[in-house]
This record gives sequence, C-alpha cells and structure tokens, in this order.
Amino acid sequence: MSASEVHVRAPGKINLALRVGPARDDGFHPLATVFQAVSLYEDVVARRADDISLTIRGRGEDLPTDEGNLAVRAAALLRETAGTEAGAALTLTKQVPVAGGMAGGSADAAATLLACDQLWGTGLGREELAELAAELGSDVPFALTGMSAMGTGRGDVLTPVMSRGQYHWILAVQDEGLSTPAVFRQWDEMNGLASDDAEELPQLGGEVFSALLGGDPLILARALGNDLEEAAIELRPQLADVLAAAERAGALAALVSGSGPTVAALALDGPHAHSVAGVMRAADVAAEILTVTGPVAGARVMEHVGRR
Ligand SMILES: C[C@@](CO)(OP(=O)(O)O)[C@H](O)COP(=O)(O)OP(=O)(O)OC[C@H]1O[C@@H](n2ccc(N)nc2=O)[C@H](O)[C@@H]1O
Ligand SMILES: Nc1ncnc2c1ncn2[C@@H]1O[C@H](COP(=O)(O)OP(=O)(O)O)[C@@H](O)[C@H]1O
Repeated sequence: MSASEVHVRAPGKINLALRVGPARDDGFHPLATVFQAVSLYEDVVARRADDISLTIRGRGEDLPTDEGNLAVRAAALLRETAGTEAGAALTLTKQVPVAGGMAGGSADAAATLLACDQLWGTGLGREELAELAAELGSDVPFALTGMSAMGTGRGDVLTPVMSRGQYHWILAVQDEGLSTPAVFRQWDEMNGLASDDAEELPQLGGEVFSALLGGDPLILARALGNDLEEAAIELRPQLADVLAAAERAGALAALVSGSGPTVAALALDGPHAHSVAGVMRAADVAAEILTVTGPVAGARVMEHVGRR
C-alpha cells in the first residue's frame, strides 16, 4: 500500500550527558550519551515524482539540495536498498538550527527515510530503517526513535531510557554553526591520551538515569554534563558568556548541546522557562532564544494523502 503524499515530522535533540573516549581506528570516537528528543521539529513532505528532488524552507536555505544534503542521501539510500525506481519530490521545513549540535540534518534524514518508505510502500520494518539510519550518520537512529535513549558505539547503538514527566528547556541558538568534526579534533588536542588508553570506553554514571526516573528537574540539573563542552568553548569562546547568562537568568543548569554551539538551559517548569528566556533575550548573547520541552516522540507520520 502506498500514498501520493506523506508528511513526516522528526525532532531535534539535546545530549543530557555526553562522555567521549579516544578516537577509534576508523576515526570515530566511542561515546556514551543520553539523548532527549525535544519539541523543535523538522517536517518533510514527500510527493510522488520521477526523480528525487529537494526544496528547503525555514532555516538552511543555503544548504545543498543535491546528494550533499542528508535528506537526499536518505531517499537515495532507501531507493537503492528497496530496489525501486520511484522518485520523490521532498519539501523540507527546518526549525532545528543548522550545525547547531541538535542533529537537525539527522532528523531530516530520519524523516525522509520514513516518508519515502511510506510513499513507495517499500514495507521495510523499523529495524531495517534503523540500519539504514546508522549508515547515514551517528545521530540518525536516535531521530527515528526519539524520546530518551542511551547511545553507545559512535552514538548509534540505542538503549531506551525510562523518563518521567516533561522537562522545560531554553535554547540559545547562534547564527553560525560549529563543525562536528572540528569539535572532535579540538577534543583530541585537549585530551591527547596515551596509546595504552586507546581501548578505553567512556562510561556514564548512574545520576542521569535516576534523575530521569525520578522526574525532578532539580536533580537532573546536577546530572547534566558534556565532555565536548570545553572543546566547543575553545573554538567559540563566546559560549562561556552564554552559559554564564543562563546561570544569571536563574536556569537550574546549562550546557552546550552535543558539539554546539546551541546552549540548552534547564528550567523548573513552563513559567520558569518563559521567565529565564525573557532575561536571556535581554542579555543579547544569542541570535535567538527559544523554549522547548522533552522528551517527545521520534520520526512519525503526520498525514497520508491518497492512500491506495
Ligand atoms: C556530537 C554529536 C553528539 O550526539 O552530535 P551533534 O553535535 O553533531 O549534533 C554526534 O556524535 C555527532 O553525530 P553526527 O553529526 O551524526 O556525526 P556523523 O555524521 O556520524 O560524523 C561526522 C563526523 O563527526 C566525528 N564523529 C562523529 C561521531 C562520533 N562518535 N565520533 C566522531 O569523531 C567524525 O569526525 C565524523 O566524521
Ligand atoms: N538536511 C541537512 N540539514 C542540516 N545540515 C545538513 C543537511 N544535510 C547535510 N548537512 C550538513 O551537515 C552539517 C551538520 O548538520 P546538523 O545536523 O545541522 O548539525 P549537528 O551535526 O551540529 O547536529 C551541516 O553543516 C551541513 O554541512
């Protein structure tokens, strides 16, 4: 069964905890991370067409619309895997900041995989889609599953994490992104480890898991931490001012999300988030201050048109 038009929505993420180990032989760093999907979304509408094409709206209008774009790469990979000749005209509406440490490109890839799977009726299960997702990027599997999950391996091996309640975040978004490989390279420079540490795997303490189970933002605030934060600040010293501004504005805690430069500040509840956001806007440390909640669902179909 296939459709003539499918709309899929996928969320951006915050890394609540991120531990990094020394680079493996393939250049990737082993990670131990806890992802939380948040209510900042990428929307992909896929329509039947002869070829794969992409139109971008919202953020990222300067991004490539050919195979340089993760959404196009996702559609092409699915087409090859499913052995179909079908095409898709993709319209992507981006809200997640580009190169912001919130995995917007990964959400685009996840949303496109699911949209084209439905459009073409390829009938791949979630597990097969997750395998394709991991081929596209370390963060893509999480964008499919959403909610809260631990990521190990290069961040692509997921284990669901129990989480109670909704958390309220303030996001300080910068105009200019940071390159993920550049931040990992900076981490390498700052953490040059001896060769006998090469097999070392990063570990997460239990604090973040018990905090999420308990549902108390005051406790989660004490469990947040990101090993890439110092490297991101080294490359973008202004991030130290953003973190300080979040603290002055009364946030429970603040950290750089993933490889940055987005800073996520945790609030007690919705009204508190609104008040922290107001103070942070007045401090003028970021291009935009947004409020979001998490956890939210992963990539999901919003609408099918002309199912037959
Ligand atoms: C740092 C994290 C934390 O969640 O998120 P972002 O800040 O990008 O959102 C992720 O590990 C990013 O995942 P993603 O952006 O999908 O990375 P990929 O496309 O797989 O890899 C891009 C590049 O980042 C570096 N990389 C990525 C993942 C990893 N575990 N080790 C690495 O060293 C490598 O240089 C790789 O070539
Ligand atoms: N659909 C896409 N959206 C965003 N970036 C993309 C996309 N396709 C390819 N890219 C490339 O991936 C890089 C980082 O992607 P993004 O997911 O936005 O950030 P991050 O890895 O920091 O979470 C961008 O700078 C861009 O070069």
